[in-house]
Amino acid sequence: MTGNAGTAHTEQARKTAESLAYSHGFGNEHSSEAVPGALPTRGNSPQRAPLGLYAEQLSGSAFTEPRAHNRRSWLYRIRPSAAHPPFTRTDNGAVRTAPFTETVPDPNRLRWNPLPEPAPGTDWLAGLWTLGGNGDAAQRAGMAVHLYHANADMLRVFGDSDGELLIVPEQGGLLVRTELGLLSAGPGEVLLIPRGVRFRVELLDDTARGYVCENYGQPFQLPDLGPIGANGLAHARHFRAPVAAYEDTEGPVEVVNKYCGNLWSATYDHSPLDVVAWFGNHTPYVYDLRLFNVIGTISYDHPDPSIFTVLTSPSDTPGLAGVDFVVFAPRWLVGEDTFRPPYFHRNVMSEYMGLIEGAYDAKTAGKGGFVPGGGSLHNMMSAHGPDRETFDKASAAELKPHKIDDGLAFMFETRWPVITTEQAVGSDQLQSRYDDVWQGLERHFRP
Ligand SMILES: O=C(O)Cc1cc(O)ccc1O
Ligand SMILES: [Fe+2]
Repeated sequence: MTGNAGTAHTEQARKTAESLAYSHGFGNEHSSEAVPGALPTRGNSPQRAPLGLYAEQLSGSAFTEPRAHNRRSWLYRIRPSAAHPPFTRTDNGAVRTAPFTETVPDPNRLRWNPLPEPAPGTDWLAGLWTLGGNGDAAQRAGMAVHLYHANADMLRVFGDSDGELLIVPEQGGLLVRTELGLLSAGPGEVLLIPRGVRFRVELLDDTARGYVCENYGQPFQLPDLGPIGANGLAHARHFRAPVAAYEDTEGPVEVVNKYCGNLWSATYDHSPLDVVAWFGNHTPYVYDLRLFNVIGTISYDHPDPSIFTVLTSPSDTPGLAGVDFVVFAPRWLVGEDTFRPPYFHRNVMSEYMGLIEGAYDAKTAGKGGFVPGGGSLHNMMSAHGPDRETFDKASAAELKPHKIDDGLAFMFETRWPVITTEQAVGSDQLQSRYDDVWQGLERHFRP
């Protein structure tokens, strides 16, 4: 389960990451073959697939869902996925799954410092630590917030039957070898791994730290743009899918499957990353958050942060997301007669926020409060907004055009409260006096 970062292997992984080819476009019908002639040209499942490969469909939606929501890919592989021994239970480590029942739902505002250094030899999966979540994985509804801190390559392969994984690196680059090919992402980029797709994470630096949104619900999609028009926010073409790349290796490989909340392990006699060609619209992606086309006011008032939605997982109620992924990217603030930072609010949705770099405009920079790698949780109806210093400064500021370019924050915003795990509320990382940031907001009322 352990590998070694900071070695010749890391050098090799970096070189591989730098030279990766991609297939562009969110939701496209991609197609790719690592060996010419591996893709059938007519049927999906010919009597004999080309080159002696096995044809296998991977579904991300029910067969019968409307075409606009239908997701599937056809994989042409050395062995079918079905050729595996039984899975047996293995240690869940620090991974927890909905329904979350370990703690009493807490109306308080909570904030955490980053995870501590992991023990030597901690791979990405062993370094995964669940903060909380909602819904029920077996009902395919809800989400979980995880953090990771790893210092070793995965030698095993992981697949999450419970949900799609949105990985948000905060420190350290990742090289991710998936069934559909290789992707690489570093801080400022995000990775999306569809439910059940198997992958292995290698580190491009000595350690890797970041956040994960595990989405049990409907797969993330680009938000509708409404009156914004045909363009804007995250552009479909900036999402990069892998091209086919396969491992043709025999010998024992541990494959871990997260299934209805538990980790299960099986030792295969071959690598399951043996897909030689594939086509379809169900694929991992990497997206560079700095390419987000930020839209905001050019007159007055602070728009709601839904305008910063990168990806949304709809729920059964139109407009009400199971979870939205929102980015606070560098942007100009020009609003006239406007309190420019995030306003005071009580939101029916629940907000987990993380920081990838720099500072966030609702929180005073350099105060050691909301720091990269840390996070805050403002659950359903909890009152929050600018801290006292931010309020005082922004209320008095001269309203010149101002560029916010010193930070990259994000939010997982969900329709259900996030119930924390025991380890999250029992950890040393939980800040004890978060409420203090709103102390001293003086009364200014002059009737
Ligand atoms: O609480 C937060 O910082 C997130 C947020 C940002 C914003 O600009 C408006 C509302 C909101 O919840
Ligand atoms: Fe908020």
